[in-house]
Amino acid sequence: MSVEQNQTDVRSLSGTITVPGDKSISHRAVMFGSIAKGTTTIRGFLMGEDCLSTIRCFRQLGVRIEHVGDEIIVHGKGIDGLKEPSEVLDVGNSGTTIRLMLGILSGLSFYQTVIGDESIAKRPMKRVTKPLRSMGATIDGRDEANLTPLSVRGGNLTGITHTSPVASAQVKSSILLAGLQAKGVTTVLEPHRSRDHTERMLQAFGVNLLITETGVSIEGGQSLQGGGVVNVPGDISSAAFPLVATAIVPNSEVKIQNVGINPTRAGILDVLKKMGAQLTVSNEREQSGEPVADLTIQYKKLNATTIDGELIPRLIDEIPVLAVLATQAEGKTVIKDAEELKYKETNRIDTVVDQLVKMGADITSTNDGMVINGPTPLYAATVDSFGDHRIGMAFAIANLIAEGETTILRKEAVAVSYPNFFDMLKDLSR
Ligand SMILES: O=C(O)C1=C[C@@H](OP(=O)(O)O)[C@@H](O)[C@H](O)C1
Ligand SMILES: C=C(OP(=O)(O)O)C(=O)O
Repeated sequence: MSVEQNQTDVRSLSGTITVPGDKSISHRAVMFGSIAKGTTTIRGFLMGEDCLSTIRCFRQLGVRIEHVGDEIIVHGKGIDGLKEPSEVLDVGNSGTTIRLMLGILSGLSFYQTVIGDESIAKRPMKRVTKPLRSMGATIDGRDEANLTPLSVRGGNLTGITHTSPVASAQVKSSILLAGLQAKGVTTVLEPHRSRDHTERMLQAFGVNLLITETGVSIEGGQSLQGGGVVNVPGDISSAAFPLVATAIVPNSEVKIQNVGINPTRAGILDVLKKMGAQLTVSNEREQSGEPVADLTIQYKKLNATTIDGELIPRLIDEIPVLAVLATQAEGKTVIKDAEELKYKETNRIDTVVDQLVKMGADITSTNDGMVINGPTPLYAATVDSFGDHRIGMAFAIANLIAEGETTILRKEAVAVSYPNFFDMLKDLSR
């Protein structure tokens, strides 16, 4: 167990930085490169633990994946080129790896067992295993194939229309990847649009999709054409931490270059603007089919807001640090329609509320979110990430404005998505 002392001497933050590569796009680049025919080069890949788990699993499935200088080179031989692994596939802490990989494995006739860490063992998998079973895959596991370890024997899939009760890109992507290998057409419908990196990247690999307001359809039997380069933009979910830090530490100004601003991910920018933040989006461009820009933010007193409905899937992973932001905004911030937070690496409603209360925040949990009254001063406490990277980072940001010496337990969890997070904070601190 390790600790992080409060940076009590931080008076302001300033500088120009980049953040690590987008986690969602990095996972997909390895997976889609692995099932494509040809060599795919990935630049800006996130060397975080989750994405390294994806590389490890696809190597076990027989794909040659090299790490040369700053690039990841994936030598795909097509989906039929995947081989039965001799060992259990271990996804570590990564929900994206297990759910998307299950979609791929469901079309393959060999036998596999999939496990993850303690957190993965508690996260619901039925949201993908149920539709994948209905397509014809044989999947078993605890609680009717809801919990790991899961055993899979795939093959002979038939297309389905699946209406997902939640807006989840992991569910959508998993079913589309099975649909790629199924007879006929597979359609996924969702209540709000979830992040669309799968659709964008599948199209870049030459797959035809039908995308409508409410969902996506894929015709089975198509193959992916590799041979290209994927330039991964900076992760807006990682940029969220320096963005919020700058917004709440007086006299700060920070520029973050090369951040992905895909509208299905950029809800935090809308919220910051709504709260009155001094935020500039510049140098907008496109990179490997994804919109990218530079973000500049300055400290400014902010107003409370409501975060709900279609905004939620567009900023779901940013809610822990947005809760920290809300403690410093004038008025009552309401976060609702966010029950999905309960099914992440931890129950992020409980972990955020319990730890922020310890630091003196006026915050209460609700069934599908939280209510925060601000502004309130924060005080040092011993807080726990519970092994959840986003919680560890959110509390490191809270520490910047807290009085006294704070300790963050299990801070090393940040390596899941932002390996040099604490160096970044140190570099920006004045
Ligand atoms: O598809 C993805 O890359 C992700 C989708 C989201 O999860 P859900 O699909 O469960 O909403 C998000 O929370 C996760 O960090 C990454
Ligand atoms: C929920 C997250 O990731 P995953 O579902 O891939 O574990 C996250 O990164 O916040």
